[in-house]
Amino acid sequence: MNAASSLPFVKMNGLGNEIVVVDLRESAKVFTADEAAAIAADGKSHFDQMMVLHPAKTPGTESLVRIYNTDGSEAGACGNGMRCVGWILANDIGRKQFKVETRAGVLDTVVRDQTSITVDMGEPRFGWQDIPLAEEFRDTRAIELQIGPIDRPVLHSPSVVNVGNPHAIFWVDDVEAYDLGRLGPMLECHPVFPERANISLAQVTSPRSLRLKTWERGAGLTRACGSAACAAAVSAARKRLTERTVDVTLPGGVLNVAWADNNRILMTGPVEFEYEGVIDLSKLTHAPA
Ligand SMILES: N[C@@H](CCC[C@H](N)C(=O)O)C(=O)O
Repeated sequence: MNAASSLPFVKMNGLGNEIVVVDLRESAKVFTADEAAAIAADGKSHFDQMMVLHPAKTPGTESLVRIYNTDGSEAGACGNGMRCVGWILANDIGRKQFKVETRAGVLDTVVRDQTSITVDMGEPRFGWQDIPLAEEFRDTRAIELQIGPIDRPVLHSPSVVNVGNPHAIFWVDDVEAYDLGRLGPMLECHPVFPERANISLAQVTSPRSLRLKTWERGAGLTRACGSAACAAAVSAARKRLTERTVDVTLPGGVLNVAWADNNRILMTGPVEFEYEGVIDLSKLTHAPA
């Protein structure tokens, strides 16, 4: 393997959300969308999201992180991935509290241990242009969007919010009662979402808890989506369905989300290390879908 074309990676997961971390802090390389999709297509380096550490741009931050989905598209936020990045950086720099920059801004990370990493995911944005939506909706707690028969919609009136990436949350009585694998792709690419959207089903289980399943933009059904947990938590609090701090149960486990009084969203959860490997760029092949 040619050293110039081989890049070490770490395979981790956040509640089963498959994360690959590549450290390019000593390099000028930036992955293309095709390269990212090809890395995801390889069984050994498969990911829901790839978190790529680049040299820091903003003083006081440890790295500028770019986030890639399975299809090669870039995302502004990835909660589970940011906890994985936090774990790796804490071990590397020997500090438990630091700042990391993403397209969504500078985010504080606090690493207690592998079971408890908190990422400040920033402030939610509720304006229709910020999400973004294709047309004006004044109240984004529930927008006019439905699928299914007009008089008996299967899903309707989602809350929408941007937490660094766009989310739509449909409120249901039972998250298991829907085929999100079938409905998700239609809604992700609905014309009302010009940048597509992450699509979640959320069930309020108590004033302090939610159950959540997510079809992720650019990645499909995942075991957990941290930013969706944040989006659902702030939307539930905004609709007065829950308090501002909730436990969110995802297929892969539980995240704690607190919408603090200063408007920032604090997400806390675990990470798991799986294995290390090497990406051989010279061998990547990708057949576009
Ligand atoms: N799994 C992530 C979300 C990743 C980004 C998303 N698919 C997008 O394109 O916005 C998380 O844990 O937040």
